[in-house]
Amino acid sequence: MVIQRLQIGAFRNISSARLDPAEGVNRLVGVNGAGKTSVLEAVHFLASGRSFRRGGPDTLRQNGSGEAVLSARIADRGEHALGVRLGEGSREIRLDGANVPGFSALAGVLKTIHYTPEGHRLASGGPRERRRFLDWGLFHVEPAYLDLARRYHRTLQQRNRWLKTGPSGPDPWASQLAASGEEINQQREAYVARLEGKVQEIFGELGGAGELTMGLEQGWPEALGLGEALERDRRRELDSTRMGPHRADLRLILDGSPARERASRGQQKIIILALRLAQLALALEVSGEVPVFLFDDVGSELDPERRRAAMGLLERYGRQVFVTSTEEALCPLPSSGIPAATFRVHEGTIERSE
Ligand SMILES: Nc1ncnc2c1ncn2[C@@H]1O[C@H](COP(=O)(O)OP(=O)(O)OP(=O)(O)O)[C@@H](O)[C@H]1O
Repeated sequence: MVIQRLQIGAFRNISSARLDPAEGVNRLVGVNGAGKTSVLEAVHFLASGRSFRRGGPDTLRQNGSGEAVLSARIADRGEHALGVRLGEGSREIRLDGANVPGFSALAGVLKTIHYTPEGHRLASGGPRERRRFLDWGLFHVEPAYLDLARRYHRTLQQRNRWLKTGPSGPDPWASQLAASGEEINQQREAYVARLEGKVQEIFGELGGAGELTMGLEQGWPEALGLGEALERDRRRELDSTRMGPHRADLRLILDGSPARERASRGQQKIIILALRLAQLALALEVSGEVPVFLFDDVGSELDPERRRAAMGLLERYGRQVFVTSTEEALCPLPSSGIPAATFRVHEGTIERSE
């Protein structure tokens, strides 16, 4: 999967920019606050309709006003044109010249995996981020998973609405919810099992110390089927469903203890980088369709040896990669044969350097 052209208008501090990225490694170099992360954020937003930074959509529009415009031409098995306009409380999304109702219609047209300095939150923060990590990764290798997840969430919402009415009769949603919930769980289990080996291998290559293992907490008691768990919990439920894969978590264990308690901030970064790179490797292995990898601030995140190892892994598993750095020297170009480009970012302007 390759972005052939990216256009950014009135987004963060970028008034207007056009990039024709290389098919391989693209370096974005500039001082702090130049706008490098904003370029990665624009790509991520086109792929998912959300930012990897905090703040609502208004923080994306330049100075919080006007209209931000993002577009990209993507080449994969076919070619596609994506476009998004973000106005005040409005957004317009286009695919191949036609308006589409929401980002869900774009799912899979542009796939990205990102690693940012806030990435350690995946280890240290709450379970929502980890579920999202699992679900996107699964979708990258199993496109039908998206429909399954949507079906589950629709039923969950319907059941929660029903619970709010304070019902006393039989549960009309439980069996449907349990069926899709169990299926989600099975797919997540299988994905985690496949991912774990890759994560361990890559964690080792990145010089991560200790034994890293992973496991899935399914979101309801292990000994019960989901239908049974819902039935048993029925009396304690007030107005929302408390059991199910929407309450699942991904356990990250370092040397027998939860990584969030045991691992240092630096170790957490290596763990998360290993997770993201493992997702990339698995996508390549399973689907042959390689997501675009976005790597923010490679220089400050990793020491030289790990940086070299990370870039080597990206050469092995990645196809198109965007890395940001304050200095070129912190991010050497890949070995010969891999197309590469360097872009200088300066106060919101972007220029390719020869
Ligand atoms: N909505 C906005 N409108 C205008 N400028 C913004 C907006 N949001 C952020 N900025 C500014 O845009 C600049 C670019 O930020 P960005 O994080 O992309 O820089 P960066 O080059 O990645 O920096 P660093 O190396 O420090 O991570 C910052 O100076 C920030 O203050």
